[in-house]
Amino acid sequence: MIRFDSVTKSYSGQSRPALNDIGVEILRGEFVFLVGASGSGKSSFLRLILKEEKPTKGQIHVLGQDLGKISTRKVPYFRRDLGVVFQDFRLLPNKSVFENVAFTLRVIGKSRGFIQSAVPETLKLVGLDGKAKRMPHELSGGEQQRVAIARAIVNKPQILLADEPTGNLDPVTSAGIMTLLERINAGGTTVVMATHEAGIVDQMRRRVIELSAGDIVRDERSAGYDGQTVRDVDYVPETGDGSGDPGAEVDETDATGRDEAAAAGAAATAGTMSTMGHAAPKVTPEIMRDAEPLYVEPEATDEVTEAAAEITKAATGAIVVDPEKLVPKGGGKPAASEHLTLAERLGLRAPGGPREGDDDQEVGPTK
Ligand SMILES: Nc1ncnc2c1ncn2[C@@H]1O[C@H](COP(=O)(O)OP(=O)(O)OP(=O)(O)O)[C@@H](O)[C@H]1O
Repeated sequence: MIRFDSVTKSYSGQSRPALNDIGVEILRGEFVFLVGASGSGKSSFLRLILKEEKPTKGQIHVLGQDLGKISTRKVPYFRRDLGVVFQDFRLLPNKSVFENVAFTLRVIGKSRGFIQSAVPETLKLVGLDGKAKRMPHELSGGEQQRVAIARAIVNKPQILLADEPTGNLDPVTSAGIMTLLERINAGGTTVVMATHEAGIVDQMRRRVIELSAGDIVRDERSAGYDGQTVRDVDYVPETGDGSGDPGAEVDETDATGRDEAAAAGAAATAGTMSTMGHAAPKVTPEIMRDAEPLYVEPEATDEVTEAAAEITKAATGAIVVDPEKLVPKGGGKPAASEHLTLAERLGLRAPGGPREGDDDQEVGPTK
């Protein structure tokens, strides 16, 4: 689905490459966290997948296509299968929620009818039903990010790239956004997400690719932020005086998730740094566990209900069988015209056995 073969990316004026001879493959349906210190190459990795940057050396294949062979003219077509979400949402400030989500569809020439049904459907999916007319500034940060996610998935992309999508959000909202991305992934979309959020990575236990100064230094399945050793569920930040008071609670504002700055400040004051040089997990395991699902399961439409009714009817109803086809191989009299149930046709029940409506219904396994 995504393959890097010996990829190096050097920017002009930089003494060392942002990515250094990278080789990696991401399969369809995977959920991959890209972790690593600031400047380790995570965003460069995502931009290369999008063909926003060209590799200095090596080859990249995405969705079976060699990106080096896609002409500039065809890049927009290639990107239709990719959705992107950024830390700073990047919504169009003077367009409504509906228009923000519809925008990409209009650009790629989708019909009015398609847009009128796809946009509300996607807004519902991300839990923003009823907010279509709002302007971005009338929404909370989490809601704005959900608009950005709706925009990224409205065209049902095969791959969703997310560059620190929770970076600007409070812990509770971050956890909610993760339930949404998890659900999108469960629907078959491959998700690649760059993050500094140890709490999220530790709790979700997905594939983790760690970059360090442009090298892949770790590629593990079901891993935590710092490797297989996932933080204890009752992780408590150490205190600055080194006492490591086990009774110390995570700052209340962190637990309620409404004051990201205060939480980050508290962690910094506590002097707690992860091995990658970042503050202690903002999104604690408790917050991840209690995350409100933001994804709304689509309701069965009439179409689905009718299709289901047809299937039920076929399974329980009678099928008229041509009597000619019931002539025994060795000759003999053709059987009289007969109705067989689907169960009989499939050999699950002997023809002529008890049927629906018979007084003496079969309830146990057939002999
Ligand atoms: N357009 C650019 N021009 C020059 N150098 C760049 C450019 N983009 C990135 N770099 C450099 O490439 C290296 C990798 O940057 P990149 O943005 O990929 O890292 P990152 O892991 O995403 O960092 P962060 O976590 O801070 O977002 C850094 O040294 C950065 O300064």
